[in-house]
Amino acid sequence: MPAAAPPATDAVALRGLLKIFRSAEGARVRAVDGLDLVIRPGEIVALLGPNGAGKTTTIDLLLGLTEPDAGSASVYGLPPRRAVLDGRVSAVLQTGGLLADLTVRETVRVVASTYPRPADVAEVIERTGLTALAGRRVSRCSGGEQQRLRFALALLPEPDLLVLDEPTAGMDVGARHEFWATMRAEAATGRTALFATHYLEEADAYAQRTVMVAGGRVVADGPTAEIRARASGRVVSASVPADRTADVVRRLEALSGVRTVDLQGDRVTVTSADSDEVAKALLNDLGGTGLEVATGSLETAFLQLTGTDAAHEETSR
Ligand SMILES: Nc1ncnc2c1ncn2[C@@H]1O[C@H](COP(=O)(O)OP(=O)(O)OP(=O)(O)O)[C@@H](O)[C@H]1O
Repeated sequence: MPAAAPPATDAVALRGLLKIFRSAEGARVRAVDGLDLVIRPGEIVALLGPNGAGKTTTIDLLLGLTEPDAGSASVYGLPPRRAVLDGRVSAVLQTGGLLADLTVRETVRVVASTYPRPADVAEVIERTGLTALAGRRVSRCSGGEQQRLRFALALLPEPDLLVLDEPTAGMDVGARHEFWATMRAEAATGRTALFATHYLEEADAYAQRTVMVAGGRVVADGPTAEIRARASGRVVSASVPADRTADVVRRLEALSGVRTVDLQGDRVTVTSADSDEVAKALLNDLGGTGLEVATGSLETAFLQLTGTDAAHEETSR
């Protein structure tokens, strides 16, 4: 009798991951601080966060390049290193040795020879738009072209999961666009993909799901459209009568769409999905003057969600 089908395995399962580094000054930095993340097969997920949020460290843990201080990481139910060796997962990292003297084609060939069942070299070169550059030495390729080459190398084992750490860093707009067009075609074949980015626009254009990280933790996780709506809130500030501040704060907090109300002296700062409503209330009902409205940046969204955008530092013990 055939065995019952095993339950569908998560592509990625990170549970309670913790990674602590020691900074040059001796402080302990919780680069990844109790991070949980499950990715199901076929999902395209953006890992979005400011500098130092813990994206690269999370990816390194997921690829088995570093070991967690606590928690666990598995890829298709396997320890990360096993999954990499089996060609189930491959990565385009920000750095990564390319041999300067080889041509693009030679590089792809050499790396293909290290896999038991690699994809066809010419086909991968074609798929990644490198055909015109195939005879060029790596040292003569631009940063963006080298990044495409890394992408080609990552496709060689025909991985189920592609992990990309800021794959378009250093590319101009045109190169960025081309890169994502290729990536989109790869994703359409049903591959699972996780990519780290600073850019909300990249998450918006290419990921159905966005996981926002800050301070080594997941601070928001959901459909990208939802995260974008959260991040695109506006910030309204005004001076309010000094003798009414408590009442003003209470009334602002009661408005729909308002997320945070912060009072510094007699200056109130409000983040809200409905800035018009806040501005109207401040000017018409609450005696506000000196009104300013600004678009909430991604940084603002992080601050709202976390209260901080830096990794947590502990004093050295
Ligand atoms: N090897 C290390 N030694 C000491 N601190 C480290 C090390 N690697 C990372 N960190 C620190 O851990 C925190 C998270 O870094 P990480 O590179 O994971 O963030 P990131 O989100 O990828 O940032 P970026 O977008 O700038 O690449 C940062 O404060 C960083 O300085």
